[in-house]
Amino acid sequence: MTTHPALDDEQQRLDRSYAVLGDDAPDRPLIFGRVDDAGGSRYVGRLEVRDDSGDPVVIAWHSPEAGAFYQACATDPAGVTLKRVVTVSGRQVIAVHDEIAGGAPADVSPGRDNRPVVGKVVVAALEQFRTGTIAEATATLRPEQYRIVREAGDGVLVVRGGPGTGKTITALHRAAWLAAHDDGVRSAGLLLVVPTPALRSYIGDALPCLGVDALTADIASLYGGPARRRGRDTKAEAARVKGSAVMAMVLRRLVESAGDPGTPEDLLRQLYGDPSLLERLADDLLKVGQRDVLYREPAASADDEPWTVDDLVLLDELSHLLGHAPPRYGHAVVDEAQNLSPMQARAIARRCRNVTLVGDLECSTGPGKHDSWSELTSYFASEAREATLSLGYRVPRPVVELSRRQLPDGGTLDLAQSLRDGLGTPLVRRVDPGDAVAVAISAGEAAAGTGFKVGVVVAPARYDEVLRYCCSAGIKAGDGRDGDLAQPVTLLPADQVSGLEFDAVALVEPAEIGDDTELGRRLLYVAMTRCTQSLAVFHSAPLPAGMEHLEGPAPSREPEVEHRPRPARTEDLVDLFKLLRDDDRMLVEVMIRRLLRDSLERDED
Ligand SMILES: Nc1ncnc2c1ncn2[C@@H]1O[C@H](COP(=O)(O)OP(=O)(O)OP(=O)(O)O)[C@@H](O)[C@H]1O
Repeated sequence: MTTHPALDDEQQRLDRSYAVLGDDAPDRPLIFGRVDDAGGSRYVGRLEVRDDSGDPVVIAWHSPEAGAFYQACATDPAGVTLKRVVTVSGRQVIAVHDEIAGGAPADVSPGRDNRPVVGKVVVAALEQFRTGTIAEATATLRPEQYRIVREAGDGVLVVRGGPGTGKTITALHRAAWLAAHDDGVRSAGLLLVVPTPALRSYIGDALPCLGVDALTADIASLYGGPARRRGRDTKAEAARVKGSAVMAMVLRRLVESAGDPGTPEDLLRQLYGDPSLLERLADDLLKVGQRDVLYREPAASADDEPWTVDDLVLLDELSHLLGHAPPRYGHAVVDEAQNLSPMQARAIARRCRNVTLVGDLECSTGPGKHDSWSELTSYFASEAREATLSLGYRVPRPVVELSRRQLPDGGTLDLAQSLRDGLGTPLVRRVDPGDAVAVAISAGEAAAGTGFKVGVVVAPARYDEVLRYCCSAGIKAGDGRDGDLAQPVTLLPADQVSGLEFDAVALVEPAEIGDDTELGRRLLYVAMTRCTQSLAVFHSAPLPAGMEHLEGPAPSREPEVEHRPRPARTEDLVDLFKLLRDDDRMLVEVMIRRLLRDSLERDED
């Protein structure tokens, strides 16, 4: 039963829209917003609903009439007198939040410390626990995101922005927008490309929920031949060479020199397994060391080959050279595009002329870093335009501050633009040698007990050991490399975390991830910027550059506090706190910080 007059009004409209659709009504709420301006009052939802006389009851979010809902904001109402987000559960309106009422800012976040002012409903959306799949944001898209969503689909558009600035959210809505409005996409379809199975799983069914029927592929699954990804290059140099643009020429020569070429798999097996063939074909293109890293003894059959992502991309190029045209699409949206190798970019360019490349060069965790976007866009046929997002929706300010130390110039992520405080300063725990994994996972399980989704991130070289440890200790943690993000705790190697998001991230031995190289520092930066609430670091080795100031004392094996009298007064709580095991202490810290933050917010209200 609703009581607030606004709830009653909106409930009536919702009931009417259900009555119009009858049995055809979808399970998901039909209305999420309302906008009033000189043109009258309009209700916004995912689908258009018209009554028997053809009058709109609800307008679709991507219709031109919904533009005012997205273009207006508290700091620039642009003629809108009411911008309201309507929250519906089942078929019941349960809340309304007005970012603009009477043409002025209404239910907005406090603008203290020069923070960006946004509707409180955006902040509330960010405070929800993460679920393992990307949260919905159609009701709260911001004007700067909406502008990019609606950009024309022709040619190449680069959407850049620091970690957590809403690039993926914008990319998904852009895909949906193009599916509704772009003739090329309507006739030839849309391709969404992501770098890893983990990100594919995180994006889940976001596009179908936006009403889009698109192919979502990770890079490895673009190739349509029989080979499947079964291995990974342990040497970064091997992946770098396989992804480099000269391989296009090497493969062309390979096809031209083969009498009876056979399949792409046959050809690539020959190339990898015969150093003299590689020397003949690539003497002038690859140095001896680069040719050496490609060598691999052929497996018993093509099916047994440990094909890597970059091998599959080379097979795709060979397939094209052998005359097999890949499917064509009207538009491709590529997330985390900074990680595309030149050969991967060619594979996408073969499939469509019009692309949206979404990413952040500072987050490159692929084997090769592009120095500029133009280096990457040169693989596509058209001129590129660029758009930038800068409002930080994910990373809490203290984590932004710490993570920026990993980048030469502090990176593009702007502290002042971050919407979140999270749970405060990152926690740093020094543990006994060899204990970091166990302590991190047990702390992760404790935080998961409060409802958090937790990502435990380790150096790629340590990942298999961590999986074995969990298996032998009977710990139920998801294998993030395979895209299992459904468990409360997910394990991930640092080179597979791009694009993902957790409430809490536990970093294990950051010096092993950072490893003092430029790539290592970027891996660390990306791993740190995956959390929405808290970051915890577990280490026994010295902390890497950029974190060394957090170095604490070595752990003491003797908890002397055990011999103290039982604490009874408030100040003694600190002692009691010290008695807790590491993971319990984290749990209590998380809860205290949450209580403090909630009470601060109440005071502000
Ligand atoms: N307008 C919005 N309203 C509510 N939530 C939003 C909005 N835009 C982004 N978010 C949320 O902010 C978080 C970060 O968004 P997203 O993953 O799109 O960022 P990103 O720039 O792609 O990050 P990264 O590249 O670091 O992975 C997500 O939880 C997303 O749901």
